[in-house]
Amino acid sequence: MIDKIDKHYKVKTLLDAIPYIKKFFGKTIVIKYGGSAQTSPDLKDKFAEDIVLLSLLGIKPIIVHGGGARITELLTKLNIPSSFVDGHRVTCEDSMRVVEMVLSGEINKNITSLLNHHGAKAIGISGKDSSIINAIPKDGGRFGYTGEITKVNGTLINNLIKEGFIPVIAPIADSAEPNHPGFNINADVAACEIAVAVGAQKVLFLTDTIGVLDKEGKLIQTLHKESVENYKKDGTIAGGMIPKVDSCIDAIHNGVNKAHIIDGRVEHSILLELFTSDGIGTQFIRKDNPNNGIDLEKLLEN
Ligand SMILES: Nc1ncnc2c1ncn2[C@@H]1O[C@H](COP(=O)(O)OP(=O)(O)O)[C@@H](O)[C@H]1O
Ligand SMILES: CC(=O)N[C@@H](CCC(=O)OP(=O)(O)O)C(=O)O
Repeated sequence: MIDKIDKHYKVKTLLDAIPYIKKFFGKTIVIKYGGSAQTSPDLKDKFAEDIVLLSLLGIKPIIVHGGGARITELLTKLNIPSSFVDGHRVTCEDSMRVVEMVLSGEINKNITSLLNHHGAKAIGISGKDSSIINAIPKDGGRFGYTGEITKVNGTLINNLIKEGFIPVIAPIADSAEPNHPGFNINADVAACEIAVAVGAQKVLFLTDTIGVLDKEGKLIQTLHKESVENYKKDGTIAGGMIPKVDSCIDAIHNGVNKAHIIDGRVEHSILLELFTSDGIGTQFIRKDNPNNGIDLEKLLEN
């Protein structure tokens, strides 16, 4: 009896996902895989399973990864001082070498090989490859080798997808100057700019909180441009959350249909967000065009 109920439950779960699978079939979804969410091997395996499943269902994932915690760990070991302003690292020349080693070397290759071992056809690249991401010094050089993106070659990324690859992109940018070490880009900003350049349907930010929290530590389910500015002004949103919320707002105001910050510590958080009516984390909406930001179907179901 229990076995029969269990089987029916499994089939129901699949059937319930049909409207969402239809909705996202053929669509591009950018997934920002934050360093804070890349924790236990088990959780990483679950992440890889989610990505492989998306790909098998005809959804086109692009992974943009971070690795800030690992960079800080190595800089500390090497006695290289490092600081952040509004969630963006100030990058000196020595730090830049470490940033590139960690992001383009260690983390990019680990994620790519993890996905491939789970049966995906993933290709790991940095924004420097074929100058996919170009940048200039951020704020006129105040942040050292931290860059501000000037252009993303979305066509090249889309061509990789057409060939059946899952791009795994390290947030390092090329410079127009010869013999330049390149630029360190905050991974949230890189994910947003890539989502805009490829014409993505959605961008998901996986991090280490349940979403954006208010002063009492309660989840804020919906944010728009004005509320984000107010929460930044009163200090509710700080540190690493600043580039994340700014990127979500930028993305939805530049053609991406939806942006969410979700808890990357929850197993299968990507599947829960995409294929269930629960809608976890914080979603971002456009006040001037609510239909563009709010998933009306989801709201009506709730
Ligand atoms: N209002 C807020 N809600 C949630 N997290 C916040 C908020 N303000 C600041 N943060 C901080 O932002 C962190 C997430 O940013 P970050 O550490 O850069 O993660 P990631 O590696 O995923 O980019 C949280 O762990 C938290 O410490
Ligand atoms: C300029 C800047 O802030 N670069 C980030 C790049 C990595 C990153 O963004 O990693 P998370 O997503 O894990 O925070 C850094 O150096 O930490």
